[in-house]
Order: sequence, then structure tokens, then C-alpha cells
Amino acid sequence: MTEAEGIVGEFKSLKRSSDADVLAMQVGDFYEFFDEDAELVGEELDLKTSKKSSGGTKYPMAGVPVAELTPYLKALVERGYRVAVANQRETDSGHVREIERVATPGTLLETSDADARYVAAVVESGSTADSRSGGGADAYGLAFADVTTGRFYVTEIDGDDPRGKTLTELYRFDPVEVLPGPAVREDDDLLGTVRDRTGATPTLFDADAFAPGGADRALREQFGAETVDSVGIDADAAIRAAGAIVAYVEETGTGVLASMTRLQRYRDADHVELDATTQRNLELTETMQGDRSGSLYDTIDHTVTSPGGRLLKEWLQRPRRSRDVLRRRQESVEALAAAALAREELRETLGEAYDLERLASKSTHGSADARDLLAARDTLGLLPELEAAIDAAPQLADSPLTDIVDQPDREAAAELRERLDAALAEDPPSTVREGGMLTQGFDEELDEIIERHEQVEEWFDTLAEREREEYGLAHVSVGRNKTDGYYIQVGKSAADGVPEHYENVKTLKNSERFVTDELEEKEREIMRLEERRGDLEYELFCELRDAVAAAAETLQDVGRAIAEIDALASLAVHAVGNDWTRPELAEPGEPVEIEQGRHPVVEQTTDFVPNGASLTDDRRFLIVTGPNMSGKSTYMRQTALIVLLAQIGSFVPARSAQVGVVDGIYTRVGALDELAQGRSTFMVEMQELSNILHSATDESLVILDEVGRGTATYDGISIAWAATEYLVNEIGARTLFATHYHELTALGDHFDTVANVHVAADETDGEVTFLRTVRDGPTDRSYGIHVADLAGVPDPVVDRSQDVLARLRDDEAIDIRGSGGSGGETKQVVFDVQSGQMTTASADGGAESAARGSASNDAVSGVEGGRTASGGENKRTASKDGSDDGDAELDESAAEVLDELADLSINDTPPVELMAKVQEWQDELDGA
Ligand SMILES: Nc1ncnc2c1ncn2[C@@H]1O[C@H](COP(=O)(O)OP(=O)(O)OP(=O)(O)O)[C@@H](O)[C@H]1O
Repeated sequence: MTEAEGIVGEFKSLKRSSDADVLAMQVGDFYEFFDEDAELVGEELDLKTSKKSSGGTKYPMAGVPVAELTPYLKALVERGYRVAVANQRETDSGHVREIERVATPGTLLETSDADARYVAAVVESGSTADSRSGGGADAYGLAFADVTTGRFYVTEIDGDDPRGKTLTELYRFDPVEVLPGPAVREDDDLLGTVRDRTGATPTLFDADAFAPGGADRALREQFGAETVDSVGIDADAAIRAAGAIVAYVEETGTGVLASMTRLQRYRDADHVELDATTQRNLELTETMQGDRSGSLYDTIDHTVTSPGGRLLKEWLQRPRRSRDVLRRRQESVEALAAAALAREELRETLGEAYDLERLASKSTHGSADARDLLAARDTLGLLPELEAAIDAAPQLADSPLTDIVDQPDREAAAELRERLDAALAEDPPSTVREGGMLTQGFDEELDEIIERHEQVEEWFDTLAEREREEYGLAHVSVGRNKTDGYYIQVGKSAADGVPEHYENVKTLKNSERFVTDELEEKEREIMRLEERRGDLEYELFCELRDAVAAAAETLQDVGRAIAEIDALASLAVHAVGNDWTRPELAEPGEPVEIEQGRHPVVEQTTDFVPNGASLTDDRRFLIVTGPNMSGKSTYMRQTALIVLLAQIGSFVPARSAQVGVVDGIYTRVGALDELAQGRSTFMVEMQELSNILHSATDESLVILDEVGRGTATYDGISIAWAATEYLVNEIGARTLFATHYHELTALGDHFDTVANVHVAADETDGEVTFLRTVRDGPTDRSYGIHVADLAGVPDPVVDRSQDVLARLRDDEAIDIRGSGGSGGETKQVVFDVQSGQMTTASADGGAESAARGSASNDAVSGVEGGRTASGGENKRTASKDGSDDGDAELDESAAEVLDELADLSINDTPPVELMAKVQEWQDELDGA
């Protein structure tokens, strides 16, 4: 067997044992890829491939230097590959290669960007036959490992819609990798949705790891039986999910597990229900277009540390329901808002902080270098500074901020700091193998080495001087380089006079280089010393790093305290800079009353007109009408955002606000991107509505921006009407509902708790001015045509719409300009609203025939289709049988009348009576 065959053969058998897509195998100083793996990395990563001969066959081969593997791993993992890494170890009998780890998105987290943090596992429980085919189980167990902060969350989700809620939590945590349990992995729809929304790759990990016994054992081994019991996760599914992650992280072998110190039960009931659709509709962390810029987070984030930024984002994604928790945050924000100087001092101190949460995992993973540890030392030292700054400002000293700095184990933090301080040199290199990391006085042996090293260096430094004096040599110097080591260099003119024991090693243009026995001996000594120093320092450094890893919990706690102060200070900065106010938090289910509220994002760029929102017990449901573009959506969103901000503990953009804490915020807003997924707009709309009607309670806030527009007018109105009744009668959720269906404003007369408001606009001489003011009562008109005009719809169409609208308003007959008829002559069909009569006339005005809206009429009975109830599509078919040409034309024109009337009613507000009449007439047609 040739060497090449040996290597390619070994590569292939390792690859087979790894269940990875790609293998990177260490061969000396390189990681190499062979055969199809080489072709794959060649293509995906633009790596140069060459050929490697093996038993007569030539295999493609590619390689990267050992130190440069990580970026290539990341690039492959980002493209969805699992990459196994086989390392080479020297043993007495040659080298051995073994798979050390498998790189996947989750296991690469500690080296990737700050936003990606979670590995999730999801398992089903009480699975019905249904769930096996992806239909849904009784309950789901969920676990999330936060690789950055070392927290581990577990939960079980049951109740009404466990699958929907599971999806919500998955979006909320936004994991980079998901391990689906045995039955969940067949739920293509769930996994597909998760992948689309979060980009998380499902990893089909060993199904046995999800089995109850093994998972429980894994969990107890990781966190200790006591912790597992005290956290009180009795739910089988939760344990299975958590245990599977532990087994997975262990198997992928990154060492991250050591920093997983906190097992926490995650209760979705502690948090405001905020489904993925709502997070997107409210543009919490990115806009509907997917940009971070312009999101609420982007607007209010003034944090100066990355842990602070992460935490603030987490607060936005997981608003709280506990008034105690929120009040404490409010108190801190209030104190920080008041104490401007102290706040800025705090923020300046915070600005020096290093990401300790991340460092904890870097240490346990063994990738932290001396500079990291030095930064950790300095950051640990900030804690007393922060405390001093807080104590010095009376407002802050009385606030819950004091508890925050008190949370971490201060003694352990100080101890670790001292230990690092005693060990580290002030300006360490970023390499860990070459010495220079540790300070003098830390280790006796090291000191001796350093001292001796200095002496030998001194000997070399003074050598030239000594040689010059002793042998009268001119132009002599001592140098060192990588290839020649140390040498004595003598200028050409003096080279003849060197003593006999000089041995010439190199001739240069103007000089000669020599060595002596003594020089070579000293050189060997200095090399030995450097090697020993490197080894010893590395050993000592690893001990130090292990000590830091062992203190992961302390680091995480200090990191958390810093993050909290930073996030709270950020809220204070925004509140002060934008004149926000502290909302009063009332009991769950109490009214939401906002005076002069503003939209937190829109107010940044617009001269904003504030509006109040009063969702009291006798006004639980507000129907919001108003012209297009008047500000309905903005008004509803600002109300939701004010409630949400109140429930992260923030101040809010309003003159005053009272918020009865809500258990969930639900929104339905025009769908954007679902069409790409093959669902119709209307289907999505109805799914969202259905979700809201299933999930909302009388303690929820519901925002509906148009319901029922995606279908036929009457279907739409009926659904909207019925949904309103249900929300009012059965659920009692506080709701804002914007609609263009003027008919719905009548609901205000039917229900005590439903009220109408409208966003006002003013029209003088055909010029519409948006006032942006919300007033009581329904809107009187809609100005849709004005918006059409603004949008550049051609003038004839705009003029014609004005005309049609005017006639509709005045209940007048509309002349429909239908075309057709023999010889290209234009016919007019006139539908008389009062009488229900329709007349056709040729363009010259002469009446030709008349058709009443009566079933007995042959001509009309030939019309097929009309508006179909479900599809919302209009079909106009002119009947041919038994009718003459004139009849057919009439049919067509009659259908056009219906279409036009029906369409108008969508965007405009013809009187209800007219609508009823049209319907009556249509029914007659359909019935015929
Ligand atoms: N209170 C306000 N003060 C200033 N500008 C506002 C205010 N409310 C809305 N706007 C601006 O008016 C524009 C239209 O607002 P919005 O989209 O909320 O209207 P809309 O009534 O929901 O429209 P449509 O019915 O067409 O969906 C937005 O550009 C927004 O920035």
C-alpha cells in the first residue's frame, strides 16, 4: 500500500465513521480534504485543489494550514454542511488520527458573531398518530442552550395550541441550530417554517439521545441531580429535549458544556405572548423589509457594551408580565434618568467593559488568550468602580441598581481578579505558545529562566564591544536571524584580521559572517531557555485559564450585572433624549390609557402629531377608520409599542400612560412575504386571525389592521363583523381594529364596549390635508381617490372615479361605459339605484332595451358566475344560448355594473342601502 493510498484510505474510513458531510483531516501542519470533499471545498470555498496519487488512482486534494481552519469551517457550516475535524496525535508508535469534533452552527457559536447564541432542541410528547405525520402533539418539550452566557432554558408547552406556541418560542430565541426529536423531524412544515424564519439548520441527531432515561442521566451529569430537581422540570418532554442538547454538545466535543452552568426553567407565562408575526409587524428587531435600521431596537439602543445590547434585545423579544420585575426596572431607569452626571460616569466606566459572558465560554473552550484574560481582569475591576459611582449619587444609591451590582459573588470576583493580576504581564502577545504572557514574580522557576535568559542576552549584547576591544576589530557587530541564528559580522575591509577561532559561515557583498564555539554554545543555551520558557508559560497559562473557566459562573454573573446596568442606562438615555414618561403599571386586565402618545420610531424622523388612546372598560374595542394614508396603522402600532415598552420596564413616548399589564400582544397586519411560501394572502390572513381568536384573552391587546380584504366584499365584511362580535362577546380583549369597511362602524351602535374613532383629514377645494389627529366617531369619507391621485393614477381614471363616487354618494344612477355591440358602437348601461332598473342605451342616447332586476328576464338569467363567494374572483360570462347578440352585450354590461359596484365598495363607502340593493339584485341573478 502506498503512503498516498494509506492517507486517502484513512481519510475515507474516518469520514465514514463521522456521519459528517465533510471531513478535515490533519496531516502535519495542514488540514486536508480528499476526493469528493476536496472537490466540494474547492468549489464552495474557492480552495485550490491538486492531485494526490494513491494506489494508481489520482485523487483531488485540497488543504489549509492548521492555524487557519476556523474561517473555513465557519464558511462551510454557514453553507449548511456538518464538518468533522480529525486531529493528528503523536504517539510512540507514530501518529494516530481521531475525530475530535464536529462543527455545526451551534458548536461554532463561541467563535461567531454576538447575535447568534442558541442551540435548541424540540421534542413532542403524548404524540398522537397525528403527530407522527407532522400534525402536532399534545405537548412539546423545548430546551435552549445559550452558548454565549452559559444559560440553559427548558420548558414544556401544552395547552390549546402547543405547536403554534412552540414555533413562537423558537422564533423568540432565534436559534442557529435546532435538534428535532424523533417525531418532530417528520414535521416538515414545522421545521421548514423554523428554517425560513430563523435560518436555523435542523440537525438530525441520534434519536436515542432523546429517550427519557438517557436524557435524564445526561442532564443530571451536567447540572447535578440537585439542580435538576430544584429547577422542578418534571415534564418528561422538557427533560428529553434538554438531555439531547447536553449529549449533542458533548458529542460535538467543543468544550462549551463546561460553561453551561445555569439550568433554568423557562415559563412562557412569565412573558408577554408575542408571536413571530407580531414581532415582525411591530418591527421590533428588524423592519418588515428585514433591515435592522428603522427597527424599535435600533432606535432605542444606546448601550455601550455588547452584553448590554444583547440583553436589551432580549427584553424586547421577551417582555415581562410581572409588575414587580418591571417596577424595579422602571425605578432604575427613573433614577438613571434623573442623575445625568452619575449616569454618564457609569456609562463611561461600562464602556471599558469586556464581554465576560463570552469570555467564560471562550475559557472553557480553551480559545481565550492572555489578552482576553487581561481584559477579564480589568472588567472584574470595574465592579467596585460601578458600585462607587452608584453609591456616590443619592438617586442611584436608593435605586435597585445597588442590588444589581451586589448580585455577583463579589469575593470570588475579587479573588479571580487578584489571581489574574498576579499572573499576567501588562502587554501580553496574542499567541499563547511563545512566552511573554506572564509577569515576573508569578512563578519561581519561570523567573529563573527569565533571569538566565536576560543574562545570556546581555552576553550577546556586549559581545561586539568585547571582540572589538580584544582583537582590535573595526566594523564588527553581532546579529541574529531565523536561518543563521547568531553570528558575528565583520566588514570586508577588516575581515582579514579576524582571530583564528572565527569560523566563516557566510560571505556577503560588504561583509563576512562568523561564528565561534562559545557563541554557538550560548546560542544553544538561549534556544533551550526560550523553549523552556514557552513550554512553562503555556503550562502555567493553561492552569490560569482553567481557573478562569472554573469561575465561569462568577464571570457570567458580573457580565450580567454589567449588561443590566448598561441596558437600563440605555433606556434612561433614550427616555431623557426623547421626553418619554414613566408609565403606570396597573393590574392585569386593567385599562390601557395613553395621553398624547407617539410612535417611538416614526417620531424620530417626523414632526409627529401625538394622539391618545383610551381602552377603558366601556371602550374595549375601538374601530379605527380614516382615509388611506391618514395614519391608522401608525396609531395602532404606537399603542401596541407603548404597551410593549411599558412591559420591558422602559419609559414610553407619551405625556402619560397607564398600562394594565397584558398577557399577550397579537397583531394582524397585511401579509407581505407569505406568497412566496405558496399560501394566498387571504389564507395567511385567516390563519393569523384564527390564531388570535384561539389565543387572545381578556388580558390581551389585539391589533387588527384590516380583516377580510383579501376576499369578496361580503365575505370580508361578514368575517370582520363576526370576528368583532367574538372578540367583544367571548374574549373581551382590548382591541384596535382599522377598517375601510364603513359598514363595520355600525357595530358601535350594537355593542356598549365598541367605540368608533377616526383619523381626521380635511378637504378644501379638492385638496386633502391629513391632520393626523384621532377623533371620536367614524370617518365620514375615505379619500381613497385622493391617494390614487397622489400615487400617479392617470387623470382620466381619477376624474372618472370622482364622478362615480359623487353619483354613489347622491344615490344617483351611474352610467357604466361598457363597450361592445355590433359595429364598434358604444353602449351605455344605466343602473338606477332607486328603482333597481337597468337600462342600456347606445352612445347616441337612444334607449334600446330595458332589463329589470328580475328573474324572469331571459337576458339577465344568462349571466353566469358573478362574484363567487369563496374565491373572490369575478367571472363575467356572456350567455349565448337562446339569446340574440343584444342580450349577450347586455349580460356583459350588467356583470360589469356588478363588478364595478362591488369593487367600489371595497375602497369606498357607498351607503349600506346601496350595498344591500346590489346584493339583492345579485341574489336574484344567482337564483335564476
Ligand atoms: N401622528 C402622526 N404624525 C405625523 N405623521 C404621521 C402620524 N401618523 C402617521 N403619520 C405618517 O403618515 C403616513 C401614513 O400612515 P399610515 O401608514 O399609518 O396610514 P394608514 O391610514 O394606515 O394608511 P392605509 O389605510 O393606506 O394603510 C406614514 O408615512 C406616517 O409616517
